[in-house]
Amino acid sequence: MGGGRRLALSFAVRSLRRRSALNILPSSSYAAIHLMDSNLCCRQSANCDVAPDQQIGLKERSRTTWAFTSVMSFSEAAMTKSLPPNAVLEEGPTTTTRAATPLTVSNNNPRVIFVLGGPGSGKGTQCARIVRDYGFEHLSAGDLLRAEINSGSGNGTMIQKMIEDGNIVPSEVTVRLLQKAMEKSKSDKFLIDGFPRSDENRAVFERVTGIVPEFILFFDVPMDEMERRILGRNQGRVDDNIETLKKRLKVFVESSLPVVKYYDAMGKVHKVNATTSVDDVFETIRPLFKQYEQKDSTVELVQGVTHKSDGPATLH
Ligand SMILES: Nc1ncnc2c1ncn2[C@@H]1O[C@H](COP(=O)(O)OP(=O)(O)OP(=O)(O)O)[C@@H](O)[C@H]1O
Ligand SMILES: Nc1ccn([C@@H]2O[C@H](COP(=O)(O)O)[C@@H](O)[C@H]2O)c(=O)n1
Repeated sequence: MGGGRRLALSFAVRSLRRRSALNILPSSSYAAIHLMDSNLCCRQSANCDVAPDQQIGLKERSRTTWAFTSVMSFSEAAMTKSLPPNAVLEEGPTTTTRAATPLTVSNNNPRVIFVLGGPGSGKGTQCARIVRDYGFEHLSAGDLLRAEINSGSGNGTMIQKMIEDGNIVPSEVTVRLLQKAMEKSKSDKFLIDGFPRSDENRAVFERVTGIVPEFILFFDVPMDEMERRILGRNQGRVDDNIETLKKRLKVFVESSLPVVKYYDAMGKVHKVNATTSVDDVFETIRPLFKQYEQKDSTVELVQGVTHKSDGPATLH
């Protein structure tokens, strides 16, 4: 590598590292820092001229390493196993579990918030308000799957059966739909609703897109209230009946709650009591988005110079 390129690379790392230390860098960039840092480290062993003070500190390193390893460590075998024989990835030359294309969105650095909670916890209702007031793009995994059925896709019958049975559709199919929707969008900030529903959903999303969510909004509602809301929803959904609901609630407890726990251990979950009225729930989450909006505008102003950040918002 020539001196000029090496200098440019080390400057980019320093700039990203400074922003990361201030906690104002979108977390999806951490993997990038790590990769660049690894590059610098190898160069150092080959007498690179990067000074020791340009190396990422231990605390940051553990964070970047997490992003990097979680993106890279998912087992191909597990993915393959999860695909039913009739699942088809609709892009790429052959049926494959690999991502056909890397994620490309308008600014290449999308920020993602996952919105989780059991069936009927109010995810879709609150997402509509967040979109209205804070300009996110709402991507509901369930809506994308239903649209896929209606589009006459080759996977339609399989998806329909999974939804009727309250089961989780193979991750590659759902991640592909999310990825396509993000690629198509002009937005760079997304509320992804009803996803990830399982550890496998999460791992495939991270592996395919390389995106680490900013935070997770988790709507907490007791089972009996979720049941009351689903059975009273009246939107003609094939899965809003007591038999399918029982299965969905079981899947929620067994597969989806572990994902919430996973992110909670990383301090990324904002748990919201969603048993109050629609307006009250929204007033509870509003401060989180206000704070996020402020943080967001700070990021846009940053041009590699030192800025203050309030750090992540919390609702706990
Ligand atoms: N805070 C609330 N209080 C009472 N009813 C609510 C509240 N929030 C949403 N609802 C109602 O509960 C039903 C389910 O809400 P919503 O569709 O937003 O849930 P969801 O979490 O997106 O569900 P799913 O995961 O099944 O798509 C709807 O009929 C909605 O009007
Ligand atoms: N990540 C996901 C999300 C949804 N599904 C399937 O769709 C059904 C409906 O989802 P809603 O979020 O609209 O309630 C759900 O029960 C699953 O069958 C999925 O497989 N993976």
